Amino acid sequence: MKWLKVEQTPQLQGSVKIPGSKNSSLALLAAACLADDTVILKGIPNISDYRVICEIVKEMGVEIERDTDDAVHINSNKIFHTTIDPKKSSSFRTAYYFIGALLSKFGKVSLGYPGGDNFVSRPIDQHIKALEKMGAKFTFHEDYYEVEAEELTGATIYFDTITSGATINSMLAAARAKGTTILMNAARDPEVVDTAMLLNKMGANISGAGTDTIKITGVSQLNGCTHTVIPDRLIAGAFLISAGMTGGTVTVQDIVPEHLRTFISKLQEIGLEFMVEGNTITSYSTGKIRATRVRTGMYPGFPTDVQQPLTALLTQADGKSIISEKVYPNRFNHVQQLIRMGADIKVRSGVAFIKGKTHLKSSVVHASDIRAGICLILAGLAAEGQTAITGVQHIERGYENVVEAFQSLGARITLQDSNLSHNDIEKVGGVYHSL
Ligand SMILES: CC(=O)N[C@H]1[C@@H](OP(=O)(O)OP(=O)(O)OC[C@H]2O[C@@H](n3ccc(=O)[nH]c3=O)[C@H](O)[C@@H]2O)O[C@H](CO)[C@@H](O)[C@@H]1O
Ligand SMILES: C=C(OP(=O)(O)O)C(=O)O
Repeated sequence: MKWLKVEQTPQLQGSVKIPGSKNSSLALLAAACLADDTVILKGIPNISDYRVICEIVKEMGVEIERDTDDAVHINSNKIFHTTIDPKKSSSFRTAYYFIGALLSKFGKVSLGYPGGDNFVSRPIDQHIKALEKMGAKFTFHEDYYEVEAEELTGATIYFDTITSGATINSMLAAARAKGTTILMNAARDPEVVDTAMLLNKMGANISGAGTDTIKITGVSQLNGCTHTVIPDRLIAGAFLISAGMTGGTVTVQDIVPEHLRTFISKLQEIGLEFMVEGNTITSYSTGKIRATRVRTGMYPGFPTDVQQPLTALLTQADGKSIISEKVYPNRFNHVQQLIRMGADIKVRSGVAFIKGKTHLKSSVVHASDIRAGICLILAGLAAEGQTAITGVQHIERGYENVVEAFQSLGARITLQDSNLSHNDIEKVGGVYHSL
């Protein structure tokens, strides 16, 4: 069992290059399967979700390979079946994008239920509603489900809730459907825009991505092209918070500052200072962390995926902070672990009440999902002594080379490739809580 050893490190200093966005990459890899020839995607991170997708598409007959310049070439010309191994498709969240990507061409897709970070129940009713409106039929079995459509036809779809996943899936399905599809109350996330940009480069006819109404006029053919995935705004956010957490100065490179506008504004209220220059942002600790109130929301709201690192930071704020988690009201798995480290946090009805400033101390803690993991790394950097973090496989779903990136900022963090020994446990206080 791999684990992370994190030691208290004041003042992280330096600069990190931000990789391509996981969430966008997962959509782009599926979108590429809509083309009739090779799509080249640049900047796709080599994370575990990517590797599972490679296995899935290869089994269907897709040729996929990473070249020496790290670009991923995808050719879907020879797909000979669309039955996806349920175990593999359930090991990450977005296998459902293969419904949108494959249904118009092949008429049938079979796959396992969505996995990924199951911090709360994550319904897919809006995906089903949208695809059914376009003519798809769903049949649900115990471990997998099948979706069939003789022909997908354009439809006007109103989403009952703003969802990036269902917006993307519907765009994929509509790209080669017959007629025009209008998506209303659509998500405006940069990942939605990135997917629309790739599809348009392939020859699709999509307008309005980035607003709440998207129009897609189906086309009969989509072609190959080259596209670079947008940078990961969520990883960038976590690194920018690390400056505040450790009293340091951290620069993130190769990002789109516009994607982080809400984030920067909120963090400025909390006491961090920022300098934006071209495609870099530098975050400076001022030595002050002010308590605040935050509500997460769909883009351009404060991202739910940065709520966890922010929670770690607010344990160090002077006074009481309140975080209302509006996207996934029960997404607080990290809180119990922070409490183990000495944080004073109470959660009630989707709201976390954080009393600061608390002295964090070493402990054995468990990362149950990607962002909980990054939250615990940040807490470990501020905690007295040595923190052991298990659940590394969850962190690896979202962050490529996370350890090396933190090390390059001076962080004392190492990946341990062995079981936690009694000696290690003693070093973090001698108690190995049941995880
Ligand atoms: C791979 C990926 O891109 N993951 C991101 C994506 O997940 P994902 O695409 O799954 O999240 P959605 O944007 O769909 O979810 C937003 C909200 O809509 C609700 N909902 C969603 C679909 C549906 O059919 N019915 C429904 O009620 C969800 O419960 C949630 O409250 O956006 C989330 C919200 O920004 C992020 O936390 C995830 O990191
Ligand atoms: C929830 C997340 O991912 P996924 O939707 O892939 O589970 C995340 O990236 O924080």
